[in-house]
Amino acid sequence: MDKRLIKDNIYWLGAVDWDRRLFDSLIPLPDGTSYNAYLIQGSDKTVLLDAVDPAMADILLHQLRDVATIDFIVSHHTEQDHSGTIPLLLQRFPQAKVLATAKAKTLLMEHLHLAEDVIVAVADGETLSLGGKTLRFLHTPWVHWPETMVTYLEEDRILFSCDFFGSHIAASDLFVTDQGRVYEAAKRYFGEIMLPFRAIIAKNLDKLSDYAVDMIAPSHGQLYDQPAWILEAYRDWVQHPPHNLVVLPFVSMHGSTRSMVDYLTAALVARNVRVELFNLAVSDIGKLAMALIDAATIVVGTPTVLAGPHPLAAHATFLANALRPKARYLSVIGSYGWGGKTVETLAGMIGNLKVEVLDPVLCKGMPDQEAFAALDRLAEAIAQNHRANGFR
Ligand SMILES: Cc1cc2nc3c(=O)[nH]c(=O)nc-3n(C[C@H](O)[C@H](O)[C@H](O)COP(=O)(O)O)c2cc1C
Repeated sequence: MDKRLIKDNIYWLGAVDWDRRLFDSLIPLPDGTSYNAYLIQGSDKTVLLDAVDPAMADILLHQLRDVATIDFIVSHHTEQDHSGTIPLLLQRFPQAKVLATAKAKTLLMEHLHLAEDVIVAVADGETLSLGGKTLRFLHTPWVHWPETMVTYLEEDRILFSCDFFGSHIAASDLFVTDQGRVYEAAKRYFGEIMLPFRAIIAKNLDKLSDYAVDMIAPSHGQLYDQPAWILEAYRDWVQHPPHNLVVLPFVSMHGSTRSMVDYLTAALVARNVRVELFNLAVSDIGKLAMALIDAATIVVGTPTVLAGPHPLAAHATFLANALRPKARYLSVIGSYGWGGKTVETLAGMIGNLKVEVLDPVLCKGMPDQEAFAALDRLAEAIAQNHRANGFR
């Protein structure tokens, strides 16, 4: 795809990665992704905002074939899918200066071995006039690295947000056409990488609310020409209370834990609590991350394996702990053969979670009436807690 005009003298450049199925060697990408860069030509100066993943550098360089000069390359975020092509760009445009936050300057020198004098640190709120186009740099730390910033183009009221509001979608449509699809992809993106930084993202949203934004141009996925809904979605994800939802990641080798999971699910649904099940042997971990954004309660279902939780349950618990979701309650259910330390091991893995641990339900072999009665008690405790907190 060649570069595309967004507005007068403002272009989308970049690469659509239709084939990519995994990000960060962890995160499934069911819809591929894109690496968006933007070219802004003022009457005096020309700026490139971000770049592309180095694997697709050729595409960006081809799109720039007719561009005689780039004065500045703005690096919003040092992660290599946006910055990794900057060394090549500097070979092609040796007079260009890289603009970044002071923290990013250090990171760019460390990650890409850029020379110190090539990078100019910009202050929070600093402006740069390109001639008829004014860029304002706004520091937005922890979206999702410590050095991140965004750029607001004042005359056109466009926010170039880098990973903020991004979504992994490969598409030929430049702008959002299917809001439901992009909501899902943006939520997945938020769950996977932004969720741990909710508090500081809320502050960054407050900061951005001082600016009238007609368009958001992120570094992954489609552009928002009606940005109100994605701003509101972010408010919900970062600030609103959790929903009346139990997220239940589980594993079962021979069906005992599965039968406990099914029983608990039915008991919760009968008490008007929503449940999302994730069989970890087959689940997309990104879907689990999305559900964790809303969950009020997490219940881990695991058999005992080699004296502890099944490794897949340990992996999901480790991830949930790292993502620091809003959940307020947690419990463990599962079957064992003779004994072990499943609950103790999992309890030692959730130090980041501000949860009350509800009585676990473990049973030997297939669940019996006693186990089902304990699961009923757990369902009742969850439903009562959700009601008492007004979770909806
Ligand atoms: C590889 C393997 C290791 C196991 N290790 C333990 C163990 O250390 N302690 C224990 O109590 N049971 C252990 N078990 C037995 C299972 O916990 C038991 O069969 C349980 O009922 C399986 O639940 P499921 O049907 O949900 O898979 C082990 C089973 C397997 C297959």
